[in-house]
Amino acid sequence: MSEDSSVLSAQQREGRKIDIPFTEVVGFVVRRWLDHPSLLAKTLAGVFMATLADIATPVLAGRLVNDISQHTAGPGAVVDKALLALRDDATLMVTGLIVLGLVGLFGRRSSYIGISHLTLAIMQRIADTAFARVQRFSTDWHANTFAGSTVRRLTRGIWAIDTLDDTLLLLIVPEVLVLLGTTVVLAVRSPLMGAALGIFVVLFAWLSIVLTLRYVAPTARAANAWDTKMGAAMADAVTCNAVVRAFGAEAREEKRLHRVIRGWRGRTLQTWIRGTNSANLQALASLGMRMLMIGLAVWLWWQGKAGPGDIAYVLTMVFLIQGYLRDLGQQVSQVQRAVNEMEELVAVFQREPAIADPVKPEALNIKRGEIRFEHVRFCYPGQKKALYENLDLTIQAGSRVALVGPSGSGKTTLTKLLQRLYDVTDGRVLVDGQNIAHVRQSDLRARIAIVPQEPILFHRTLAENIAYARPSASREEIEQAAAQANASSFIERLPEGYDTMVGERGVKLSGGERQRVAIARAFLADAPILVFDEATSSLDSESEAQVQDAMRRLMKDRTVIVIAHRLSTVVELDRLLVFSQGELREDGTHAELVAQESGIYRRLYELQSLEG
Ligand SMILES: Nc1ncnc2c1ncn2[C@@H]1O[C@H](COP(=O)(O)OP(=O)(O)OP(=O)(O)O)[C@@H](O)[C@H]1O
Repeated sequence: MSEDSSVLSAQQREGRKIDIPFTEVVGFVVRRWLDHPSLLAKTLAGVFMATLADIATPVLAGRLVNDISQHTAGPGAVVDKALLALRDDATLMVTGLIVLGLVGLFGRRSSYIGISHLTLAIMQRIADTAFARVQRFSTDWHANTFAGSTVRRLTRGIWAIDTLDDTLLLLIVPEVLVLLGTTVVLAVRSPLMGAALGIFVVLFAWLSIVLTLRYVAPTARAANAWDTKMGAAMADAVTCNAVVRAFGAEAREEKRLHRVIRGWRGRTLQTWIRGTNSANLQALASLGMRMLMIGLAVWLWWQGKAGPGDIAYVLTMVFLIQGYLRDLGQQVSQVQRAVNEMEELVAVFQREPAIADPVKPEALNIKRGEIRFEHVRFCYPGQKKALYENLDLTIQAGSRVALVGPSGSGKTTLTKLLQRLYDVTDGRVLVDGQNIAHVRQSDLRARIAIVPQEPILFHRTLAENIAYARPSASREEIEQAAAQANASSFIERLPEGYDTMVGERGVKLSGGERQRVAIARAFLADAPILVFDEATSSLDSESEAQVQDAMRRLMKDRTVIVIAHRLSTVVELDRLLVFSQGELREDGTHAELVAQESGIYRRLYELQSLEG
């Protein structure tokens, strides 16, 4: 399944139901168990030990009752050999019951310790891998998926593993073993009762599974989809809180969220009611089993085929089994709920990144920074019409080039192809003669520094944000980069200087300050290729002068691509490439292009001069 196979709106994606078969999710978990064989063995050994103790308990209890009921001599009676043997046997049974109790305790402890290690090891590995996979999903996937819902899906799925492990290994495995073991033991004593119990247990398991998968699971799945929706809606509104407040739209957002919460409540209530109905039906069935088994035992006693010991055994066993069956019913529902909660996490593991690294990546060798687009055709996923058809373009190493053109003409896309955020549909992109599809993406991107239109900063310190391009940079190097980016003056004015936390996405800084931090990052990256994405479009003249001054310094001795709407900022560059609807229409210096009478560039330039 390719993540880009269909481009849906964010709402469609968030609202859609993921339908991964139950067995696939359980298979996913079992494979994770097998990754840790010794922890799994330790857990199961404990489970078997405790279960065997449970199965043997009614046998010993039955024999004890038998001994006691045969010991008919009152006080002062002659203690003969037979009585002594009965007393010895009773003492043995009592000792056996104590030992079984201790074995059960030890087995349970060992299984709990084993499963704690096993589950946490699996949760840790899954959390690591899921995060790594999500980070590598395409730009489109991230654009189409709410961050809040992604976090919700992953955390919900990871916690569901805990429930699933506990329920399957600690509860269902012993329950099935006890049911099987007891049926066998009973069949040995009374084939009729053994057969009745065996048939009943199979029917009960079938009923539980059918009720769970056919009756409860569909509504639980829908409830989960609404739960994801709720997380997404909350995260969206909280992230855009500044916009909400600016428009005084708090009530509107609350109403919007209220609708989602109402939808979630309806689906969740339906799931809970169905869960209760299912549990009641199972309880009714197990009550029927109890009546049947006790009735059968009494009937056998009437026939003289069962003594008090047999009746005691059957009663102990029936109460034990009824408890197990009631639990089994609940546990099957619990497994189903956990499986539903894991479906979206498993989907993350099934989705392949749209852009994969080559199996054997070449070593990247970018020195000069010459960029070449050869016969490039590119079509956005889900779009019918290609943006570029047979695009041929060479940007000389060390040259400073501007991409110009109306909105939507394909300027930004060109830089995305250069970073390999998308693969070209046809043709190839070369840097210093090397096909960028043959190298590791992270290597390629480390050699291209980007100063985006709206730099996004982490909610970390300024020093950490600047050093993001080179985490090994010393404080001196960070300060030097900030100075070159004209950022040191504003940073030093802050009370905590370089140790100031910048707020989520950098909200505590102004646009110009954020841009200078981004430029400082690019200085530290020291990459041979530099991309400016309309870096000065939203700044006041003082900030713009500072940013431009820093930009000029940064451009020295690098291959530079500037995406610009404000043409005044690019007149002095070596070459202007003018795009229109994905086509490279004009190519030359500012002087050459303004000289073209009916040229696109000249028209744009004149329009902007008039505005100026
Ligand atoms: N992820 C996407 N999926 C589908 N189409 C897209 C995607 N991103 C961009 N486009 C389309 O591709 C075309 C080129 O977009 P691009 O962002 O390259 O234009 P641009 O010249 O940089 O525009 P602007 O100056 O407004 O930023 C536009 O028609 C845009 O709608």
